Amino acid sequence: MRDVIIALDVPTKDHVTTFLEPFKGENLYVKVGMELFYREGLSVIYALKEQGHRVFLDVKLHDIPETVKRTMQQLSSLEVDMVNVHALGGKRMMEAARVGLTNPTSTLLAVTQLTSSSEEMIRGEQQLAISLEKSVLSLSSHAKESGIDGVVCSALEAEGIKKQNGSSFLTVTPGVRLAGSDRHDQVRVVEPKDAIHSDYLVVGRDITRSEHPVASYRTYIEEWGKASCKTSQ
Ligand SMILES: O=C(O)c1cc(=O)[nH]c(=O)n1[C@@H]1O[C@H](COP(=O)(O)O)[C@@H](O)[C@H]1O
Repeated sequence: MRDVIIALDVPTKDHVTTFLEPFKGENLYVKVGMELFYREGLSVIYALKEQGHRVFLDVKLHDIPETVKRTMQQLSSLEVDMVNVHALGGKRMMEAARVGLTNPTSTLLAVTQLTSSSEEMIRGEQQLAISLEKSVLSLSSHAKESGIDGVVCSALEAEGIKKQNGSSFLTVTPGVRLAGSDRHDQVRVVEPKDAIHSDYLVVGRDITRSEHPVASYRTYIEEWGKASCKTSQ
């Protein structure tokens, strides 16, 4: 645990090859999202695994329970290291995902409230009467009760989630930025040095669009190291 996962949010396998070139010889943890997976399909997963990388397949399933179960059965054969669903699909859907994912080495995560969502958005558009934080905590406990291994959340919520669900319940946190970096469309943003209760950081554009991706990746690891120093104080 405690890995920086690089979100390979690029359109094609060729872009992946070019991006990974300067990382040659390193075994990374990478995330393949919908943009790349819908274009390249299974071959990109096989290629990355063959190169020795760990793969988080980020397809955020959100459908009726039976469809999610059957899709997870298909994904089980891929032997990805992580895969996810939307917790907003409900407990029955998450339980179905758990049943469908038969590969014991794949970690199953549930996305709580997207890190691009704000308090105003969930109250105004989702019409929730509770706070964003309470919603994230409630979705996390539903995920735990459904047999899910952990959640995708903002690092802002990770401490509360750990308190509620135990330290082994994983917190995988996107919406991370170095001080001064562009936040783009992210709202609930945390610097790596403050991501004390995250098990994994998910970082995309700050690394993939950097002029020096390897240096940026290393800076993230170094800065996040300061967070572990805070826990041991
Ligand atoms: O499930 C995810 O990975 C995810 C959930 C979430 O709430 N927020 C979020 O940003 N992500 C993903 O994490 C990555 C963040 O990318 P950057 O904002 O470029 O660092 C993207 O690939 C998103 O799809």
